[in-house]
Amino acid sequence: MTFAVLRSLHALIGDALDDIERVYAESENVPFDANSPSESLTAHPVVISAVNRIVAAAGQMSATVQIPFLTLCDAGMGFHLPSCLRLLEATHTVEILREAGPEGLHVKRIAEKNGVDKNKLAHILRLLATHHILREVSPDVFANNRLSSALDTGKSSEELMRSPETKYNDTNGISAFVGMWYVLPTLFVPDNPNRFRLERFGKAMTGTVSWEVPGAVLNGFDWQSLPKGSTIVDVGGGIGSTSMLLAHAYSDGSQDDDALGLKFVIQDREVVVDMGQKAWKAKCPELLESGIAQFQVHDFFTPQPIKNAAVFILRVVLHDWPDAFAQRILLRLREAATPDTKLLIADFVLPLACTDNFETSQSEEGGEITGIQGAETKLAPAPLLPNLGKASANVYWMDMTMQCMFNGQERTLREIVSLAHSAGWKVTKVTKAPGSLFGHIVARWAGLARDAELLHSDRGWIYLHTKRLGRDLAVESEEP
Ligand SMILES: C[S@@+](CC[C@H](N)C(=O)[O-])C[C@H]1O[C@@H](n2cnc3c(N)ncnc32)[C@H](O)[C@@H]1O
Repeated sequence: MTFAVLRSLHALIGDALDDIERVYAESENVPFDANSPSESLTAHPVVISAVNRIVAAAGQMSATVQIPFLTLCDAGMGFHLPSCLRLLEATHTVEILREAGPEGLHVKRIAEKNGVDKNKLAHILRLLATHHILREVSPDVFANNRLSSALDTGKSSEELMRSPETKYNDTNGISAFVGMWYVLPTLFVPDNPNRFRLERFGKAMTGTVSWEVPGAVLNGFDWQSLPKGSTIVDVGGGIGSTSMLLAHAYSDGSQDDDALGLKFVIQDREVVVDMGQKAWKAKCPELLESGIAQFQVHDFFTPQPIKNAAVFILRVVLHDWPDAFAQRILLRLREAATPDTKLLIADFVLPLACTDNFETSQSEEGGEITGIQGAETKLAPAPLLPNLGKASANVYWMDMTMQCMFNGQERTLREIVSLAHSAGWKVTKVTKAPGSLFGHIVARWAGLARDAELLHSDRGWIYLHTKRLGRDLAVESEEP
């Protein structure tokens, strides 16, 4: 890499800072506060784009100027950071530090409150401070900063020590999200007896709204194009956060002639349906009582009971499953679809680390990849990496997390197109909010591929997926 490139990265950072300053200068000048207008400006499209360029350019610049061995060491030992973050959350240190105020608290006092060994705690908090997730304000004295305080549940540390099982109630779900990673694989085990973990998972899913620009689903599909009173099925819908947002926007129960009056069916496993109903009864019981929304226990690997859906929504469901299982889920929806039914997949769209050309008309496994509305060939111009490098790292972490925890994955657009094609769906459109990699992918009814036809029979399904798993697990199976 030449100095010309480094200078150009430097200039990019300066220009992006100018953009951010302009947006903030037009707003009130208030000190940092999680609920302040300055914090909400981070969702301004100009700010999002500028932030992405800064993170991408700064990451590229440090990777370029740092001694390669040290960058490799950093990457090689970075696995300690998640453990330290997890400890910060689980020991309620953020709440303890909030109570201590901006001057911070000596690690001895923190340790007295949360029972962690003070020497180990000091090293862990210092590692976090070194990664800008806390401050060491004087020797062994730590205080919250903007990053750590995002984990604050707002509850008193005393209350959390007394009843840690209620920690995530009535929170935005961010601490639940950070707290849950190490137990993910057990979550979908049928009859999981660990209610606390299941409930935390539901709340953590609420925390994932931060992956999306608020309300992105409203623009991710042309809801107004649907006939009045259409049925939307939120498959694997969790506690129904997406449907709740849509129901508030399009089905307020008024008799207004212009109202779309959409109806929602939220399907999930029994234990989750139970939690969802409780959540809706607490927040918007009128939507259940009026029949605008209903929960339904349904296993998405079995035949889909709703045969007149206008839209099937799959939000962050497919990324939990390897292709053979995801294909089965899609096929069950395809079997129940009418030619007018649309499929809305809401998941990250993993960008390539190079420019895509979309020139070949078929993705590797089949499925048209040309002519998809909203498909982008690259996210940034040179000298930045075409995928915005470090600024997109989050989605690659998510991909690996899903692979390790569930044998699932995040998918590139090509992979999503192939997967959809293999189950008789044709992808027509992708919508992403500016600066976000979270996509709303619309697909329509299409002909069934050969594999998908095989999947129609249960023997075929067992054969196909054991054949695929067999590549890794040497599972034996007879051909149907
Ligand atoms: C990652 S969550 C997404 C939840 C929801 N769509 C959202 O965006 O908040 C995946 C959901 O799939 C559900 N799930 C897992 N296996 C299922 C199955 N066999 N049938 C139906 N739902 C299932 C889980 O209970 C969980 O609620």
